[in-house]
Amino acid sequence: MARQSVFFVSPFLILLGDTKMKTLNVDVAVIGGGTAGLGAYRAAKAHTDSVVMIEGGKYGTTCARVGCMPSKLLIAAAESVHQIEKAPGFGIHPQGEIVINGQEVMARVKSERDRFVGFVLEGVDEIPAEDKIIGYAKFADDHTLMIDDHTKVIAKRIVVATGSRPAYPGVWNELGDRLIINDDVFEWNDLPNSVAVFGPGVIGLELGQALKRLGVEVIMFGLGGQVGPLTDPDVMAYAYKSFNEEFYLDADVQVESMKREGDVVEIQYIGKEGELKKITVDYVLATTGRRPNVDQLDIDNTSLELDARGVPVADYYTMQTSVSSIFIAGDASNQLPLLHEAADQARIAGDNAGRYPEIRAGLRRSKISAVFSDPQIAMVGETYKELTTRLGTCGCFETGFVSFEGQGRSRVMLRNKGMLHVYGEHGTGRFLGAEMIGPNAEHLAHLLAWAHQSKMTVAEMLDMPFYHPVIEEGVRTALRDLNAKLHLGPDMIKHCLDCGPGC
Ligand SMILES: Cc1cc2nc3c(=O)[nH]c(=O)nc-3n(C[C@H](O)[C@H](O)[C@H](O)COP(=O)(O)OP(=O)(O)OC[C@H]3O[C@@H](n4cnc5c(N)ncnc54)[C@H](O)[C@@H]3O)c2cc1C
Ligand SMILES: NC(=O)c1ccc[n+]([C@@H]2O[C@H](COP(=O)([O-])OP(=O)(O)OC[C@H]3O[C@@H](n4cnc5c(N)ncnc54)[C@H](O)[C@@H]3O)[C@@H](O)[C@H]2O)c1
Repeated sequence: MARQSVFFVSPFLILLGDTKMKTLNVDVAVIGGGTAGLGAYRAAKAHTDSVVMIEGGKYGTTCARVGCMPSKLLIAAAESVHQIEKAPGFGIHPQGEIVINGQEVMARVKSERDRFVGFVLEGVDEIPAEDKIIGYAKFADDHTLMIDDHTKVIAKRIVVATGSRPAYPGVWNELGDRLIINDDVFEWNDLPNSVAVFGPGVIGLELGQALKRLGVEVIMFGLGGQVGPLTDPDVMAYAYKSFNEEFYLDADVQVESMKREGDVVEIQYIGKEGELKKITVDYVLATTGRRPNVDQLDIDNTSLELDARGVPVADYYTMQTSVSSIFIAGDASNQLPLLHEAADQARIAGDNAGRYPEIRAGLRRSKISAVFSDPQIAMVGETYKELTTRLGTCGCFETGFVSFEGQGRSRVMLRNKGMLHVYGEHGTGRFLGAEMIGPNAEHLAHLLAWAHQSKMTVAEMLDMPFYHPVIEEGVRTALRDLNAKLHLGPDMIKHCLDCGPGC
């Protein structure tokens, strides 16, 4: 990827030291050249030509390089193995052993990943060279950025779009190259034999399950019982049970010791029956969360107000921080660390940095998230936790339910695992949100998110067309159940037509 355009700085100037540092005066400086940085740069450029984008690492974005895209490529390979393994359930018996060629799997992941990264790099190439600065930015004050030791940027407005990075206990570094994070997985040339995944969150479930299906021995450990991003206890319990059918998952493990022994890691932990267990694995994969990249920006040199995690406090609709000329976008904001959110926040932050001081509230869409596990997990609108926090125990909302175990089309396809909870408001009948684990959850979540953003009532959603036989009929069952519980529709009948097979 030797396509990065480099901002030219004469070595002679550097040798002469600080006094010869290049100084640039600009209207807008964007820190970070990832999804949010690129979006903010473009949005600001619509208002002024005087915009620079500062990138300290590699161009190509986290999403394309080590995030969304390579993880989905690995999952796609795993899904193809799973399809073959499931075939006997239909009376189809593939002959011979399934051979998983780890080198070929990783070669495809990397070559397709490089293709996606290439598209991003083409976009970066189109940005004029004088608008791009290579180097790590740090704040000197509210308007001044020092880029490494070569450039001082004095900016009327600044957008912080520095992304996030994996966060894990520092003591794990003692494992050396046996400790890996998601970035490392996509550098593998072959698949390992065994991995202990710490953190059954979004990344842990996606990568851990994919590796398991690709023939890697996987064991997964969590803390505090959390599985995925779910907050509804019933849906989370289902997810826990479901993933445990495929690999050992203890979402609240007690690890007694973890140490490197030659080229493997030895882990002693307390098993679910209270017994001491010992395993050795090739790698420990740390997927224990991500932290916003705002701690190395010398933010103390600014007058920015920070939250408890040290992240600049920002308005949800304008992305403006407590310093009116500084905006923030993407994972750095710690609001919703998802790709589409990074893009939306970037548009808002860049537009406002460009048009400043006349700032505008931007569109924040209904919340939607999906985990590309199998079954998939998805969440829409307000989470169960947010609803119970906001509404307490006033009995102001109800939960509609469907199980995908008996749902017609899901069963036809042998994908009848999962459940959906939909939440609705008493009195108004408004659809508030949903949490689910189940087949095609990514698609069901989109339907529900569109309804949520349209502020539809449950009754209005039930007026929409539903084809037959489709998994979406399960959504209708959950909505009917919800409508009945809200006393806005008839009681559910047992074994309703669209719930079961043969409907
Ligand atoms: C394994 C994985 C899978 C994911 N899958 C999905 C998914 O399926 N769907 C989804 O919606 N989201 C997914 N995400 C999340 C998504 O990738 C992020 O939300 C998104 O990439 C954030 O974009 P960003 O612009 O904020 O950060 P980045 O793209 O990381 O950009 C930040 C940039 O800032 C640069 N930078 C940092 N500090 C400085 C500095 N001081 N000076 C100059 N430059 C600096 C960095 O080098 C980096 O290039 C996934 C993430 C991971 C890790
Ligand atoms: N499909 C997607 O949209 C997608 C995919 C991947 C990542 N992402 C984004 O990336 C973010 C980060 O993902 P993530 O999976 O790293 O974080 P996460 O917050 O989703 O999960 C971290 C998990 O690690 C556990 N944990 C924390 N410390 C631990 C420890 N010491 N030992 C064992 N477990 C521990 C937590 O309890 C939690 O379950 C996500 O919040 C998401 O926004 C999105």
